[in-house]
Amino acid sequence: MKQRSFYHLITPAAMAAVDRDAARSGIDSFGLMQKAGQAVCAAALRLFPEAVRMAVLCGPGNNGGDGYIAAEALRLSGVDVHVFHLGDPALLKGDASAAFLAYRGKVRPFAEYGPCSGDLVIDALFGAGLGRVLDQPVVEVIERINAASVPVIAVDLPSGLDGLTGQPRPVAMQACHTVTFMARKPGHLLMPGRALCGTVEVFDIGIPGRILDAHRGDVAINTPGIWGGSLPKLTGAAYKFTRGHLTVFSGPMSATGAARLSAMAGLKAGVGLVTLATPTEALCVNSAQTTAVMVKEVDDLPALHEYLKDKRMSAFVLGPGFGVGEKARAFTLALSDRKLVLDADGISSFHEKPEDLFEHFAKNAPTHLVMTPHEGEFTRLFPDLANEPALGKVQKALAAAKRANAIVVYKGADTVIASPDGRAFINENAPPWLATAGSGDVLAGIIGGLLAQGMPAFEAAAAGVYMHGEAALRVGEGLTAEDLAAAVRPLQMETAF
Ligand SMILES: NC(=O)C1=CN([C@@H]2O[C@H](COP(=O)(O)OP(=O)(O)OC[C@H]3O[C@@H](n4cnc5c(N)ncnc54)[C@H](OP(=O)(O)O)[C@@H]3O)[C@@H](O)[C@H]2O)[C@@H](O)CC1
Ligand SMILES: Nc1ncnc2c1ncn2[C@@H]1O[C@H](COP(=O)(O)OP(=O)(O)O)[C@@H](O)[C@H]1O
Ligand SMILES: [K+]
Repeated sequence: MKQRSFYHLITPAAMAAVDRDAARSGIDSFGLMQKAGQAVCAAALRLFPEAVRMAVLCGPGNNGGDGYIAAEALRLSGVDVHVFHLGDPALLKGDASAAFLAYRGKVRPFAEYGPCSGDLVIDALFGAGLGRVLDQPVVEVIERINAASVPVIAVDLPSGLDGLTGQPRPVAMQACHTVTFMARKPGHLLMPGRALCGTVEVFDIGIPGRILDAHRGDVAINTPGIWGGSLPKLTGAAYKFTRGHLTVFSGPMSATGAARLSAMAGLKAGVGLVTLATPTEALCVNSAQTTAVMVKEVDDLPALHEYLKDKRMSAFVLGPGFGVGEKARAFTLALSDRKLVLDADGISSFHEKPEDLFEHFAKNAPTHLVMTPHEGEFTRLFPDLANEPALGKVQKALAAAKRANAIVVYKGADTVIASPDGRAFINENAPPWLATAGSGDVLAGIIGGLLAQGMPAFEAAAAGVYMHGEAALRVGEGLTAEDLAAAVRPLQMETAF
């Protein structure tokens, strides 16, 4: 089923196609530019009524065109507007040229702009059409503006920011507010782009939804509206065994806490039973610190095979605190036909020969392996992808997912959830106080809990990341991983749509 377009992100290339198709279908493209420029003017007046002067920096394309429209609207509102143009305005084409001609104030060359106290900068240098790295003179002016800390409203994207990858090329304007049109682009959500945009306002300039839908890709914002229908359903006839059985593998005596965090989070995510599979040496410590979570000794591979004979064991989490090495590799490979969340040490154990992991999981269709690497773990398993500067986080996660035949949850402030089939979500509900030891263990447990309840792997991973963010928001700043695990709750269907 096709999803509703407003969850989808539009890449800069797709936006250019949208623009073209809108013009082909008879929509007045200059009218679109006028609405865009007027929205920028409205934002400036609304957010910075106290600005002493407004400096509008206009580039050589349609982003600059939006700037000229905004400048004229501001001038008519009585604002002290100063327009600075990059390049020769005589070379402007089409709508941008018309917008320039419609501006009745004075313009000055870009090089003459110097930030002054009381300025508001309207950044209309480059938007979706940024096609290469910025020239040095532009880099220098952007650095000067950023250093001066004058407020900046960006038109569509902060100039220098790549709308596809969220990376600066090589620097980008630091905006406090960005006005974009019709839909956000991946670069508005991915770091550091998200931080460079400030608040993002999506303004509807009137392009019909059918044209946007025709060009939307497979990258969307991670929202319940997309996967809410796959969430586990709790009926009155439920019994604990109908709600799945999650197994979390514990590490040795000195490293058991991480697995217990995962186990508790799995239980709180709604799974019927959770067993902590523990080495005998850690049996006492695990037994002493668990109540609803059950404990079972599983020391070695033969013991694991014996344990796996019980087919009611519906999903597994391996990695948190487990220890890196041969045991982790052997256990992981023994689970290749089961639903598995591979996290932390489970991932790092394949550092030297990632192909061993990939080969064992290659045949599963659809995949039931979810890997949850943070930046360091991702780099250990996919060094070539991690170090490829031309790729953004979404492209890296997608390439890794394809290579590993796994759902890849590439964690961070801008966690990306990618599937081997080419779909990807970018998460945006996670607060920064999740950056604390053990919060990743909680995430692995939530995803394991959803897998155990029968959710397909991609949806389970996406819903798990979202529920993790929601739990962190419920706890608030000062959160510890224990608080986080305790705050996990199944997502209610009423809030899912
Ligand atoms: N989508 C829509 O429906 C609507 C879109 N609208 C607006 O249009 C914007 C997109 O406009 P756009 O395509 O003209 O691109 P834009 O960002 O102005 O840059 C292109 C220019 O910059 C140049 N250039 C590129 N990189 C460079 C570099 N590093 N250093 C130097 N130069 C560089 C490039 O030169 P060229 O590569 O051709 O040599 C070209 O001249 C979009 O962001 C939104 O604001 C609205 O009007 C409402 C309707
Ligand atoms: N600045 C941040 N903003 C939002 N979420 C974050 C931030 N930093 C980390 N996170 C999230 O916190 C979790 C940390 O996981 P991880 O790095 O594995 O930590 P640990 O190994 O200590 O459990 C991940 O889900 C990650 O996405
Ligand atoms: K811009």
